[in-house]
Amino acid sequence: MFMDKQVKLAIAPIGWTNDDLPELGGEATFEQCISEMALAGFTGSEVGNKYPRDTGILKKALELRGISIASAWFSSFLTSKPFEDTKAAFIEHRDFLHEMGADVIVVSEQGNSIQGQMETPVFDQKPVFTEEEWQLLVDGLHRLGDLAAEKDMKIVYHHHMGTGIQTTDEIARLMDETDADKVSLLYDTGHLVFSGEDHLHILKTYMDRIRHVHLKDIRAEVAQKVRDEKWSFLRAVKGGVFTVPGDGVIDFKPVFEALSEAGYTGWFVVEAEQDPALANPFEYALKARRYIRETSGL
Ligand SMILES: O=C1C[C@@H](O)[C@H](O)[C@@H](O)C1=O
Ligand SMILES: [Co+2]
Repeated sequence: MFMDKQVKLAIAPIGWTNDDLPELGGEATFEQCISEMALAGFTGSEVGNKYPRDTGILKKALELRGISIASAWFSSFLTSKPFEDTKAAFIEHRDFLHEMGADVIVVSEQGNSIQGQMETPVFDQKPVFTEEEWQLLVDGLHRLGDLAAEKDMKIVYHHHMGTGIQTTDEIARLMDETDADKVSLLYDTGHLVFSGEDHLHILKTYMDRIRHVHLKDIRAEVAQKVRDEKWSFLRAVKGGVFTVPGDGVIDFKPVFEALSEAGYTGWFVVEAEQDPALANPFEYALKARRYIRETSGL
């Protein structure tokens, strides 16, 4: 289905140690995490909270295992703080990723986000941007896109549960109001299906803008509980709403087919945060790797 070298396969460390809930997998070491990634057949990773920030040390540890850095998450606060605050943090993050050889930078607007709150119901209290906040977001993202271009990099916007860019309408407005040369889209299957969006519609509509893909599956019965019992995003994660491709309800075959037909090049990142005490990260990495081979030939 995919041509040779068209797509590279990464896995995020969030299944081993969770960045949003550091107590999940707190005991796992950086070396264990990247060794198991390599052993499971992945050649890329995103950056987690246990990774050394010294690029020399990080490069050596990764090279020994044949792993490259695909990207790393960046929280912007364009709607809630002065642009200069986001700019300074972004430049540091951009330069780190550039040094590590990545060419895309994951950006997610965290102004008014409830994704880090343990008690706030994710479906009832997600933020909705005002007109003024939309303007700040669009202008700020254009400026981050320009800063990324200085290093020949792109920003890829991560739509996310519990944030102002979660639903189909919000993604559509963001795509309509931003310049395609400055702002690309990160396509995360798990967040779309969890939110109740049509993930194939988003894929086909914004295919030209998609430059990074997070492969995340959903346990539908947990997602339903999150709605019915008004759980927060973090409680949903702890409760097992996310899992690896092949272990939940999403059929990834049409996703792979559409991306391959469109000639997508870049990274696929398996990203399945769940409690590592309940879902052994190495076992689940192997499960994901097997499923991707069976459904896409990769
Ligand atoms: O890309 C991601 C990074 C995480 O920190 C986040 O909360 C997760 O759900 C995600 O999709
Ligand atoms: Co993601």
